[in-house]
Amino acid sequence: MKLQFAMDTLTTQAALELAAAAAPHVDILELGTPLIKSAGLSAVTAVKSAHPDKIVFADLKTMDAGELEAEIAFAAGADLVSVLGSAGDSTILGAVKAAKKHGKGIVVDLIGVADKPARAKEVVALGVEFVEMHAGLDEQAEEGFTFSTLLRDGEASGVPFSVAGGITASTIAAVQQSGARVAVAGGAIYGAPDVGVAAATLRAAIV
Ligand SMILES: O=C([C@H](O)CO)[C@H](O)[C@H](O)COP(=O)(O)O
Repeated sequence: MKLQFAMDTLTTQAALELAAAAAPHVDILELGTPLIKSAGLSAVTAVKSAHPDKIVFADLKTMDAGELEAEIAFAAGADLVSVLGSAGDSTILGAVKAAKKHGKGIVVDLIGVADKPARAKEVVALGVEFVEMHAGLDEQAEEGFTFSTLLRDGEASGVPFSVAGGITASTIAAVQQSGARVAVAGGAIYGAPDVGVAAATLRAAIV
């Protein structure tokens, strides 16, 4: 299972500092949606330039103009781009077209999708790399949120999937046991007193 670090910060400089600390321990460096909205795609270019050996994920959460938005992110240096599963198939197909042109990949984020397993099957048939079983920051704070639902949906989907939604050192083993290809951790790393130690601890929990 790969480890993805979601850098939900707001400046390119902060992202470069987070990436430098965590890079030895993670496989994928994600530029979070707030970062891209705040700093722009130049942040993608900066992170990829600093870490050419890492998979760089631009968490665009594209909802429309799939080919155009994916194109500009790949041109900026991204290796993976996210499109929302609640977007139309034409948006996802457009992003996949851009990905194929660049030899890169699309990840479909199932945040907010009611029947995640069903949509997962649909979008993998459209040519995406994998889907993300995802509970966003606001959903995590809602009463009644249960992390285990993400794992259950991933297992039920029968397609390649990642999991994102408040993953910590105490839950990452269950993510691996669910069959996830990628575990995504944001706050558990960037919110820790020592980013490198936090990333290394999560890595050590992956067997
Ligand atoms: O995608 C995310 C969220 O929508 C904010 O952009 C986070 O990167 C994702 O949830 C992983 O972060 P944590 O939940 O803090 O692990």
